[in-house]
Amino acid sequence: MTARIIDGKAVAAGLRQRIAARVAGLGYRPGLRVVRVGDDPASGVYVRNKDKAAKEVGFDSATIALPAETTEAELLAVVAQLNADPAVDGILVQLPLPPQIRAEVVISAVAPEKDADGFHPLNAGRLASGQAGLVPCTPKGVMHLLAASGAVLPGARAVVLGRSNIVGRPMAQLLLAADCTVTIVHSRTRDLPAECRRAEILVAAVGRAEMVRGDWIAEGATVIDVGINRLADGRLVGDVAYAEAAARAEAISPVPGGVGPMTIACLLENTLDAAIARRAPRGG
Ligand SMILES: Nc1nc(=O)c2c([nH]1)NC[C@@H]1CN(c3ccc(C(=O)N[C@@H](CCC(=O)O)C(=O)O)cc3)C=[N+]21
Ligand SMILES: [Mg+2]
Repeated sequence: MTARIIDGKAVAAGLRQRIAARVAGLGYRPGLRVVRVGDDPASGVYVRNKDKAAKEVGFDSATIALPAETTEAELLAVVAQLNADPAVDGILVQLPLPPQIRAEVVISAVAPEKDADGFHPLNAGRLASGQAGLVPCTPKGVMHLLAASGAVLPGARAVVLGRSNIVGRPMAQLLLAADCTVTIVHSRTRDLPAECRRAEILVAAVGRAEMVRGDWIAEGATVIDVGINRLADGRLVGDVAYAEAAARAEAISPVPGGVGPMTIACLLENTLDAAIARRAPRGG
């Protein structure tokens, strides 16, 4: 038997369509600004796809490209300008940043109500304490994929492989909020394969090409592959050895065409939610 494919391209297209319909009823164009410093190749595809998707749903979208030598103070000045601009609803500063810039300082400088990435410590704290806020796009996209796949979350044993602030930690918070029994495993975990084999839902987010082998997967599991790894031969692969895993899983998301397109759709969703919250505050 081979696993059902969880088609992120299709789920993302549906989400973008619903976003476009909501935007059409607003009477203004939500504003999204992506700030890019230097020329990290991993960010290039993403910035292009995002700008195209944002324009297609009716956003006012632009990328601000700064030179690699930009200082932290210069970047903070750009962020302050975007924070103050009433036409801007969502701000995303592309990571990674060059070594002279401290990412955590820049992330904390983005106005929390415009934090389309959901990386600001205030939004991370809200998520961890069960309050409404802007949620990181990739884990949010994974939750949409799990819903689309029909996975039953309450009581399910979910294992998150990876503990980054961008994916692993917020992913675990969202699964916990959905009443899963959540385990986070990482590079120092003893017997990773055995821990992963306990998962009914496995989310792999370590950034290591095809690290998760077929025998790490429980028969009948749902597997979501967050990894986007470019191999020397140019191939794009996930953190999961796809063919091996698909032989044991009940459902699996591929790379490409899985979580990647969902991340972009959720960036649009966050920006739209931010626009509505900021421009029409409750009681105002
Ligand atoms: N502040 C910030 N927020 C981010 O969310 C962020 C970032 N910085 N820096 C770079 C990474 C990378 N990232 C991707 C998102 C979608 C695809 C994507 O759409 N991938 C497609 C196609 C990829 C391809 O064909 O190369 C897919 O997986 O099917 C890829 C990469 C977001 N990132
Ligand atoms: Mg840095």
